[in-house]
Amino acid sequence: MSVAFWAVIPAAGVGRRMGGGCPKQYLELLGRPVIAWTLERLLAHPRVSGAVVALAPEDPYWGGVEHGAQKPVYRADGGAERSDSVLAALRRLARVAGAEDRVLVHDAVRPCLGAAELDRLLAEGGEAADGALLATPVRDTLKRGEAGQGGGPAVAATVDRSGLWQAQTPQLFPLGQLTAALEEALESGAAVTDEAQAVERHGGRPRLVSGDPANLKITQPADLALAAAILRAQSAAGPQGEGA
Ligand SMILES: Nc1ccn([C@@H]2O[C@H](COP(=O)(O)OP(=O)(O)OP(=O)(O)O)[C@@H](O)[C@H]2O)c(=O)n1
Ligand SMILES: C[C@](O)(CO)[C@H](O)COP(=O)(O)O
Repeated sequence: MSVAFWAVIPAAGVGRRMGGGCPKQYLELLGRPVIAWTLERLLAHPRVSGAVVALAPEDPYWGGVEHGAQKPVYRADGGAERSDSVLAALRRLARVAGAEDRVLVHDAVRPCLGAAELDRLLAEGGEAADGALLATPVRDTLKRGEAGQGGGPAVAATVDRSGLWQAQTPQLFPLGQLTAALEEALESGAAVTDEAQAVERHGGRPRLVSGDPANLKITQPADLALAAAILRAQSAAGPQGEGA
């Protein structure tokens, strides 16, 4: 039986590390809100049927977003933590999708997702029993810091980076599996920083699918200009999304 793929976009954060007058998913990026780029990149894929966005309950910005989507975009009320927002979106999606349908959980603030990387994730992870996620091998030497003389951080140790990956999103799982895993994690009070961690708690081993460092998460002010440069470079290299 063929399964459908749905995007789940946590977009209920406040963007403390970014600062600014509005949550960073609504900051202007090359003339459009960040979230509009993200939604477009996901919905441009022919196998993606639609999306659920998890928004802050009092979000005053979403209504003004011209995302131009030609596929269904549903909304859910986000929660205090990212994982709460994701679970709320999964429960909303369950009203229109089946447990075996696949969900692509993708941060609203990762607008530079490349079509090639999304294709690769679907191809390599679409049938993976424990799901899959885009990730990149750690390329820099890692240091563990601690308070140093004079107050600033100082090196406590160098961390062996062999076998270490930086997790990105989308993270791809069967809807029923991820919903159950997140419900269990949140009911047990476990803090999970990404969807894969909830599945790992039950012994699951999600596939690591090679990603692109350009798929950055807009977190701090400098990331916005970097994202703009990446979008420009992607546009010059060829179509990535419908609006390209
Ligand atoms: N309660 C939350 C917290 C975060 N997110 C979303 O999860 C994604 C990644 O989270 P992050 O980069 O941490 O965003 P913020 O929580 O807004 O940033 P900060 O931690 O700086 O406040 C973002 O799209 C954000 O909107 C969410 O839906 N619900
Ligand atoms: C899900 C994620 O983007 C994977 O790297 C990351 O864990 C989100 O972390 P944040 O602190 O919620 O931004």
